[in-house]
Amino acid sequence: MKPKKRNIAIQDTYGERFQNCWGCGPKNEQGLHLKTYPSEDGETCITQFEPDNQYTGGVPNNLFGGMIALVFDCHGTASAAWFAHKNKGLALTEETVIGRFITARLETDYKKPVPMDETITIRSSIEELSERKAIVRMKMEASGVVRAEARMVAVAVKDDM
Ligand SMILES: CCCCCCCCCCCCCC(=O)SCCNC(=O)CCNC(=O)[C@H](O)C(C)(C)COP(=O)(O)OP(=O)(O)OC[C@H]1O[C@@H](n2cnc3c(N)ncnc32)[C@H](O)[C@@H]1OP(=O)(O)O
Repeated sequence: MKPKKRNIAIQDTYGERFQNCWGCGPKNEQGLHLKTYPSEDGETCITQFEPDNQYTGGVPNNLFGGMIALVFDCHGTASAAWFAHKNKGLALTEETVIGRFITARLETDYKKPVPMDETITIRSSIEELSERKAIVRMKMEASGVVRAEARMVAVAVKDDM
């Protein structure tokens, strides 16, 4: 995977003990290092990447479906953390750990094949937010065409987890 890097990603602010996710943990040497960034107005979050050839699905040059869900998984939980902090007027730093979210439910609609030879973009927005629960909507696009959509229920981890 070749994630497109910008400034500081949301995953970079998780704090060391939460940075080991295989999909997006900066400290996982074998991991994919997916990166999620808030938009300038903070209303959406974005991740972009180019898949390596090994992640092909059954149809040549189409991204494997599990990989599509994986990207939604990591992008959605990072987005949930961002939206929860923004809602409280907090910047996301290692010190403001009011919410580190994990996936409780992930619904994915596979609408069109996802090509592997171009940049893939996922944008997220918040549908519903309460103290511990965030419902995040996501769209995956390539060449301006929506290829997949997802709805995630993310839950903030408790201190004792
Ligand atoms: C050790 C922690 C590490 C954390 C690292 C984070 C950063 C890393 C990021 C990288 C991550 C990458 C991504 C990954 O790899 S995430 C890894 C994959 N996910 C998991 O392993 C999660 C396993 N599940 C659990 O641990 C628990 O079930 C959780 C914590 C999710 C909820 O159990 P908990 O007992 O705490 O919660 P609650 O019962 O009080 O419910 C709270 C609210 O949530 C609602 N709800 C619950 N389940 C569902 C459901 N299935 N559908 C719809 N809604 C659901 C529920 O109705 C309620 O809503 P409301 O009634 O209040 O409206």
